[in-house]
Amino acid sequence: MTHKLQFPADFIWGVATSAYQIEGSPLADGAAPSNWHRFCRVPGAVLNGDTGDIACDHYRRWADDVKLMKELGLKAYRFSIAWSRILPNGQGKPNEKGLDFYRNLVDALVANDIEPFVTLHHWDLPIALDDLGGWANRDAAHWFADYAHLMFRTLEGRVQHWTTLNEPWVIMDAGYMHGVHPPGLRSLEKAPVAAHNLLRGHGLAVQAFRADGKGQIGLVVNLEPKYAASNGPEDAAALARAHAYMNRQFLDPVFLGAYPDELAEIFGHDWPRFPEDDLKLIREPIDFLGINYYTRSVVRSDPTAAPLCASPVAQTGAEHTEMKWEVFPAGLKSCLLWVKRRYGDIPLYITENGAAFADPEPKNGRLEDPRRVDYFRTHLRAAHEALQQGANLKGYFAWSLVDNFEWSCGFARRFGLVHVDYATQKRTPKDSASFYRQVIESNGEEI
Ligand SMILES: CO[C@H](O)c1c[n+]2c([nH]1)[C@H](O)[C@@H](O)[C@H](O)[C@H]2CO
Repeated sequence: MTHKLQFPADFIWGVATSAYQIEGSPLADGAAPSNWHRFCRVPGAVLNGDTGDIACDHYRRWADDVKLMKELGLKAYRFSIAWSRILPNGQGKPNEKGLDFYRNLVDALVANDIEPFVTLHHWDLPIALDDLGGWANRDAAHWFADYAHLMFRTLEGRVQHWTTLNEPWVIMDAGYMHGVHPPGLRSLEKAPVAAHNLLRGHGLAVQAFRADGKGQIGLVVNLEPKYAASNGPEDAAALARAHAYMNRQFLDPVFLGAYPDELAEIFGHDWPRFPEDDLKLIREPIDFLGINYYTRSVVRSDPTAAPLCASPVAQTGAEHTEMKWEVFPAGLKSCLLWVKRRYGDIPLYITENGAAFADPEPKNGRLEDPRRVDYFRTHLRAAHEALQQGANLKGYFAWSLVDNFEWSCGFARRFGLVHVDYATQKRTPKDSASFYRQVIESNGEEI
């Protein structure tokens, strides 16, 4: 049953991808290896030993992929730039062929009336910078700002929507706390330093943008609403720690100029004392916030799970995706309204929302994915409810355009609106792509 939902006339409908997950050709035309190019080669780091060496071959097939986006009726495309194509050493002399790739991609998008939304950094750091300590090195903020400034100048006038970082929390938590992403560290000492330098880099990039960028600039964060497993005080305290660690750790400094108090409790003596000037820099005002939403978590107190001492409680009766994430559309609405209540009326984009399900193989050029259609339907309804209740929501980007390299899960998880046969690189739009095209054409009426 469809609902007649009215989204704002200027609501932006798009899809999202990232460079390392779709491009392939990681060393082509002067590009240098990224940290993910190297991390994939660490035995056991990625399921089935998959790498982004080919991925969706987008680096070579980009023109056809733009045509595919046009056919799907997309109005915007969120993608990231591979820093190691632009500055193979991470800093210094730009690689013109790397710049040309993104100039051509952006020009093709604009020529097809598809608005480019550019993410400057979606986790793939040049290994030269990783070897200098990566985000744990205080200079990383300046390396990032210089790279950002180069991109602002290169794409000036062609790109109106920029975001600095994709999910700094994942870079910190997966890369420096739990070692499951590059640089593969488990360091209570380096994790908060890396998080802080990510935020400093964001602030310096925003300052560079204000100096001579045109358009709007924002930040993309992943938000996962936390629910207490019981009404008891221990679970309430565990919820507060988990919420501060994942949802407030980056937004409080950016919008409120201070870190949550819970972080000093979580990191203990490893929690650094940050200079006041740093927090002033991090608070450089931004024009919009991107929110990546996939699921929620229910948490309980767990003294054995240091340093957070909070553990998720499986919601066995609920529907889950192939990522073992609970399908929980209400969490999207609560995220959007929580941001407005806590941080004010900042324009918001849902910059990622989607699901991996065990799709069948395409048959006669078609692929039925009813569970993904339902996931999008229920989450778009939740987004609309948030809009009706005052969320300043400006757009929605489905994750993802195509099945792609899902980080440590390799190619074993498929999020795409479009199926990719990795042996032939054949693209087959799924039923969810047809559903989304109708949503876009009707501006949300056909949900
Ligand atoms: C922890 O979930 C995050 O919000 C999240 C989920 N996802 C992401 N972040 C990343 O931005 C994408 O690169 C992933 O491919 C995508 C799907 O896993």
